[in-house]
Amino acid sequence: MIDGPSSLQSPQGHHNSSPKVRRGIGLALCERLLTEDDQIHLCLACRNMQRAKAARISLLSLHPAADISILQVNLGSLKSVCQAATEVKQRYRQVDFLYLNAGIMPNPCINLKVFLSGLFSRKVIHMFTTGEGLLTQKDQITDDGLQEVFETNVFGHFVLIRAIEPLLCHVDSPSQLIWTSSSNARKSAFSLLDYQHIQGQESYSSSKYATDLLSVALNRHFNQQIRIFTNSFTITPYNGAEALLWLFRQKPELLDPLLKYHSCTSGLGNNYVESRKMNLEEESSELFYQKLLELEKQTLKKLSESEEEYK
Ligand SMILES: NC(=O)C1=CN([C@@H]2O[C@H](COP(=O)(O)OP(=O)(O)OC[C@H]3O[C@@H](n4cnc5c(N)ncnc54)[C@H](OP(=O)(O)O)[C@@H]3O)[C@@H](O)[C@H]2O)C=CC1
Ligand SMILES: CC(C)CCC[C@@H](C)[C@H]1CC[C@H]2C3=C(CC[C@]12C)[C@@]1(C)CCC(=O)C[C@@H]1CC3
Repeated sequence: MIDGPSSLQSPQGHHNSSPKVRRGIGLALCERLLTEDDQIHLCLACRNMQRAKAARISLLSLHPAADISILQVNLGSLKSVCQAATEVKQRYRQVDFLYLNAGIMPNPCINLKVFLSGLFSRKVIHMFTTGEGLLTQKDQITDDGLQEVFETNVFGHFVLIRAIEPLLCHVDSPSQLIWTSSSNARKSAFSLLDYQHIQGQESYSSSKYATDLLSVALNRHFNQQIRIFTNSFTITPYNGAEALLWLFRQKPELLDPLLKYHSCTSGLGNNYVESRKMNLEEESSELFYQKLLELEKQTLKKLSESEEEYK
């Protein structure tokens, strides 16, 4: 999912006659961005239009003069991502901030053994802030033939970024791309040989590590115009949006592309942002980037061939 001023934001799902507003980090971020600057134009990119409208109405109830539009995108479908990119290019000349916030963790299960041994170890705080090794997920295959967690959390965003690249790379006023990773990103859950995580049960950790790797490669390829941030476990969506809002206020050229920016909350309930170095090698990030370019080529070719067949 994507969000931000002069750009895009978070989706809501499910077919429901009176959709409720989903109060995730994306919506909390929009509220906080509008409180910071109500002159921005927000475009909410959502997979379900009913829920997108509900989110828009909720934001307008707090900021009646705000300029908010909506756009449909399902990151788990390449066709939808390409259509959304075309629509964005028709509507806008430039995107100043692109927040890539959508992410899924389907069917999570707690590994009780890891939980109990973690509880009585020195790593207990680490376990509660990162959930490392604690959760497994059951993934499935999308209509594009890809792993759903990988396509939604990583590849859909990647294809979208590349498709709207001309709107992001302006020499005189560079854009900021802020991609939500997680403290749950784990090097050992990711493999370049199985980057979709077909074989494992920690697709979420793998996808978030993939996000970290890609942020570094994208930053290099897009001439230092990409920055990444990550959340830790968030007690409330408002807290989870802390680093996202903080990045909105920063000068991108002063940020280090090898750092992740975590939303944190102190014991007294104060929110703050902490930067931590990512556990990765630039060589792997480049190799992964090249693999995704290849996958993009193959999957988009397949998509256009299947569309030709229907004509
Ligand atoms: N909550 C937490 O503790 C943490 C969250 N994060 C990350 O923060 C981000 C936001 O999390 P949070 O707000 O908690 O999660 P939510 O589940 O509340 O929000 C996730 C959003 O992603 C959207 N989404 C899911 N699948 C798709 C899709 N195929 N296409 C388009 N949009 C989609 C959802 O839309 P819909 O309503 O249609 O399902 C939803 O709006 C995620 O990337 C998550 O991984 C990171 C660290 C901690
Ligand atoms: C068995 C219960 C009494 C306690 C279980 C606690 C766990 C459910 C949570 C502890 C750390 C949490 C955590 C996440 C999910 C819930 C926990 C595992 C995330 C993985 C959620 C998504 C993220 O991106 C990072 C979070 C890290 C911490």
